[in-house]
Amino acid sequence: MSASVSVPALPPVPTGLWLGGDQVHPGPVFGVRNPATGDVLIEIADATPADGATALADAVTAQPGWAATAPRERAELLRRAWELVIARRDEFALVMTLEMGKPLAESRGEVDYGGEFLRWFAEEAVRIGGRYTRSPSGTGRILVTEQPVGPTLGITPWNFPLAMGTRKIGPALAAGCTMLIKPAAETPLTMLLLGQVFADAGLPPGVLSILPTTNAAALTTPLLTDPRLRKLTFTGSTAVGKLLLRQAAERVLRTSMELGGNAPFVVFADADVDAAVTGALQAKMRNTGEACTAANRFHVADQVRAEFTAGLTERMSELTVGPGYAPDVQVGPLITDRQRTTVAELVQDALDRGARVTTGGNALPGPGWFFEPTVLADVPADARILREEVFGPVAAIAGFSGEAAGVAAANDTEFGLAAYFYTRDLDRALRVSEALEAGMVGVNRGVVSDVAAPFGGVKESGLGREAGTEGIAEYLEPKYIALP
Ligand SMILES: O=CCCC(=O)O
Repeated sequence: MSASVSVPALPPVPTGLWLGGDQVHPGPVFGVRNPATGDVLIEIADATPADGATALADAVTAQPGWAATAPRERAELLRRAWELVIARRDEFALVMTLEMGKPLAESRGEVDYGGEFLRWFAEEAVRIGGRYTRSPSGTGRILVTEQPVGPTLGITPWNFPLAMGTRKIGPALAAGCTMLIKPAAETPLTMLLLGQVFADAGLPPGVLSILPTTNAAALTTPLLTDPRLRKLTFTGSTAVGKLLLRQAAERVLRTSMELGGNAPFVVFADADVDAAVTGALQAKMRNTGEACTAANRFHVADQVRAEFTAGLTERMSELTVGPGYAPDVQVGPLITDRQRTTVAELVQDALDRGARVTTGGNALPGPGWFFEPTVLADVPADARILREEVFGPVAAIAGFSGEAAGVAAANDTEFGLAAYFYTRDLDRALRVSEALEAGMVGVNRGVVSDVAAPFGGVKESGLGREAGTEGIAEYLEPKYIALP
């Protein structure tokens, strides 16, 4: 644990809702906490169902005008927003570290990553296509045009407070959709600051509303039953995603769902073990393990298991834990005490079933919600940690023998977001990439996320794709016009 440091002052952030292009401070407020101390950082407006209704009415009013703007105009606005985010990198990063806990270097990385979705979709806004062709019989012509879906509700998680928002706002605005955003109650400040950026960039009133709330269901349920809302895009747990899908089904609402993961990290017998250890550290410890793409379980060929376990144990035990704003910290606190308890329970369950700790294993005492970087070896197949999303700094290692067994172990889950594997054999790399049941596969690398690549999962990890050239299609409806 790093030596204690004083908490830096929170940069000025908007504390009201963004409604109608302005800051609005209605009645109730709630406190946003610093997970490194547990203390309240600031109190902000708590959106009510009435605020949701106002935001939707604003979005509906603004929709035709926004859809009719020239694509170049939308592109330039998004580009200006990107420039403003980058110009304010340090401010965004400190706000993010204070409300979410991640080390400052990672927050700066997220500002660049999250900002990039605005630049990318600025570039996509002017490339929305269509087609014109003859029908096979030659009797008619087919004209296909892409139109914005319409007012959209985006629900974003706490783990990447900027990037998970911009990955939705960028394509929605580029496509010509208006949007309501409900950020996570744990980390609303980064999104409120982004609202300021869009106001400064000149976004017309009503195109984007930002509604932090402590009562998500009260806010979103009436919105999801309102026929004027045309789409829901959600990033969060599979359990909540299923509830929202049930609500959305009532109105056959268009949905994009980025849900939970249980990413396998497979090390084959022919892997470069040093490289695999480095990749494992990235895949596990990015964002303190609180990423849906995080490697959740390590399946390692018996021939290299001892070497891999020793290497990962050494690297994990060298990491510095502490408040994200302290110098040289590599691992921040977990988001809440509840999350830390869940991690501790998964570790205990694995130990009870016969796993052993090679480093870490415990919650750290003192203020804040810290957990030691932990490696568990010899984790048995029935341990909960191999089945449930950990969202914490714990690497669980299990063995296997033979390629087929490695692939079977990797696919033995209801999730299918990311998967990683290490091998030096090109044929195996292609075979295994095709056999893995995941939306994203990292081959000999521990990070897959890329603004230009389609992000999303199969099985219970979700529906649709964000980012890449695929991302904007989620906000467009093809319309077929039949001509003689
Ligand atoms: O936690 C989910 C998203 C992480 C990412 O975009 O890399």
